[in-house]
Amino acid sequence: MAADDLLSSGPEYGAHSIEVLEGLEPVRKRPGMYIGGTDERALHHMVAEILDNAMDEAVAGHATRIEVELGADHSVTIRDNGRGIPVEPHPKFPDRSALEVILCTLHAGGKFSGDSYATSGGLHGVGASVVNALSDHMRVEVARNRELWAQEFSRGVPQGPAHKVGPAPNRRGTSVTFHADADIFGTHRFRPARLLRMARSKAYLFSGVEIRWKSAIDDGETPLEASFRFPGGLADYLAERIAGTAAVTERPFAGKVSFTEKFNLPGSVEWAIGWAPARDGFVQSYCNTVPTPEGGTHEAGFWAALVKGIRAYGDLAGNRKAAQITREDMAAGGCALVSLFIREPEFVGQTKDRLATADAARLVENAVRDHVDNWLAGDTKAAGALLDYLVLRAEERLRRRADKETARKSATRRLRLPGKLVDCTASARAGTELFIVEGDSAGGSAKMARDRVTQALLPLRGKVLNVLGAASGKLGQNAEISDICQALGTGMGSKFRLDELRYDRIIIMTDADVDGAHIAALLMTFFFSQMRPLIDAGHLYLACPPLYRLTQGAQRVYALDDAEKDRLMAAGLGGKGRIDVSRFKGLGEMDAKDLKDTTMNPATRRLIRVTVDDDSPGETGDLVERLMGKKPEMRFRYIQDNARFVDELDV
Ligand SMILES: Nc1ncnc2c1ncn2[C@@H]1O[C@H](COP(=O)(O)OP(=O)(O)OP(=O)(O)O)[C@@H](O)[C@H]1O
Ligand SMILES: [Mg+2]
Ligand SMILES: [Mg+2]
Repeated sequence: MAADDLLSSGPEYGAHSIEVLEGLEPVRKRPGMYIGGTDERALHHMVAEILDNAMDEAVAGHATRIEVELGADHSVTIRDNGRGIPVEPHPKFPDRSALEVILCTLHAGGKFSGDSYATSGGLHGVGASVVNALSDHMRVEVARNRELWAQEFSRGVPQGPAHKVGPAPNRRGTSVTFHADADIFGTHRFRPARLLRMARSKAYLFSGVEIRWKSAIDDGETPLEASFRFPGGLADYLAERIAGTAAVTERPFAGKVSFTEKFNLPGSVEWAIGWAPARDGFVQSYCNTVPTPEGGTHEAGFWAALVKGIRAYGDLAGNRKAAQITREDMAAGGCALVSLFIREPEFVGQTKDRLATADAARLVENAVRDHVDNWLAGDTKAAGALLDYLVLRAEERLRRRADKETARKSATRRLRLPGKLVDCTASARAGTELFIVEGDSAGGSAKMARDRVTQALLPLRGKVLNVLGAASGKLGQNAEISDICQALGTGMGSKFRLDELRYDRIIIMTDADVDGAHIAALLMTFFFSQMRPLIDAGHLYLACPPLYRLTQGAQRVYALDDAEKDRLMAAGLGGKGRIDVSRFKGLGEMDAKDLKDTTMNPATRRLIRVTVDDDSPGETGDLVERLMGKKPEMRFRYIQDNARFVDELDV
């Protein structure tokens, strides 16, 4: 027996240390589990939860109009003309209304059985209560049975019972107004453009609803008032998205299938896809109007139907090369929208980023496949153009692979890798990560903290060039940039090849100070201007090293910024005695354990994925200017204020 096993586990850790959080407390204590963080994305997710509930009411056939209103004080109101949240006393808790139970209890809702809603986005009974817990003020009004009821809450606590406020002879529905709690979300603010986009997409996804938008905040580009109704559904949405770009087929391929008719099941699938070779492809998928940015089984089924359909068509047309077409070829330049409605979807997590329902793949594939066959058989001009385009893509892909094979076998044999690269040992790319690390001292702890099989390090020693000002020849001469290119294996600019990428994730890891932010900004700008597809495919990340370490006895926790530190200090760490606070001046000050736990270990770290907001190219250019342009103070500020805390940085 090892000596360690004989040691007592100490007085600190016993039955008394196991806490059971009551009511909505867990939400305030661990918001990340319920809304994916406390950043700008999470803040906007608050609106998504309330809007989803109103949409569920519309999709179930009970509401036709939804109003989304952003107030001058950054409060948000969502109003629908549905059945209204029940206000009667709850059978299980006779002294509380159903309204109060719904808003103050996790896992309370009307969507578990399918009796009141057939295909809802809501399924956990958590959304509305989470928003309530994370709002410093919430007011819910319900017009039901010709009476108007209201109840107010603060941080999840009722400020009085649900009460009648008057008659409501010609009105019905629910209105929820909330103001996000600054203790949770810090200085993050709603962005009108993002909210408008969210509201508008709902109107595309369900043509039976009208969405009205109103904002008291003027960002200079978003209308203060608008109303959306799209009877043409996703086909209209796609036409709007790819308007003005040359497409392979004259019209997009779009359709809708009701599962009731086809499989005798509730639900439906609607889709639209066009191929625009000049631009990067995208796919936006939804399940029960909830966006699924990470895709899932519905997307898989959709692509399978298309790939099998075009291969079968090619076979019939005597084109042998059609058999080589893959989903990758299909997705290249493919601009696709897929919207599924099903009963009891299974999502990954409360923010519902990915659909996991296994059946959805088969349902969607079967439903779409017939339409693919009919479309190709009926429109031979489109079918021919698409087949030629896809065969070309497949050939290109195969040629590139062959080139790569011969290059490997050629005299040099080995790839030229930069001397200071600490490579990982895995031979396949899947699951590997490259950390681009600022400075040598940090590189030391990172070397000990890494997982040598999957995590590689590239320490930066010299200066990274300001890319925006530099001519492309000069770029290649910068030692740091050329090392990055060699380590990634992709080339840059017009010679960039995404499928040569040697790692799955590229993670920029710099100090949590002004210099670090500057280096991160330079690197991001470099990737943006020279390796843009790498960002679009979701390979670029920023590490989030903490600024503080808090210790109390054996407890050790980390805080990302001052706000989080203050919050943790106020809430306490759960132990006894003084809380010691140390501030990390840079990555180099962290020991290997600190660095591993907070920044490198995939199980415990936080990462920011860098993305480009596809909808607003104007904003993008502008932001790059702001990051890297003439005014250095400005570019630092952006990174420090926002970038470290947003999940999806809209560069
Ligand atoms: N606008 C609304 N109109 C009618 N009923 C509503 C409305 N909003 C919420 N509800 C009722 O409140 C319940 C709880 O909502 P909540 O958002 O907490 O959970 P959910 O929608 O069931 O599931 P999820 O946690 O996945 O969102 C719903 O199931 C529904 O019965
Ligand atoms: Mg909900
Ligand atoms: Mg609830």
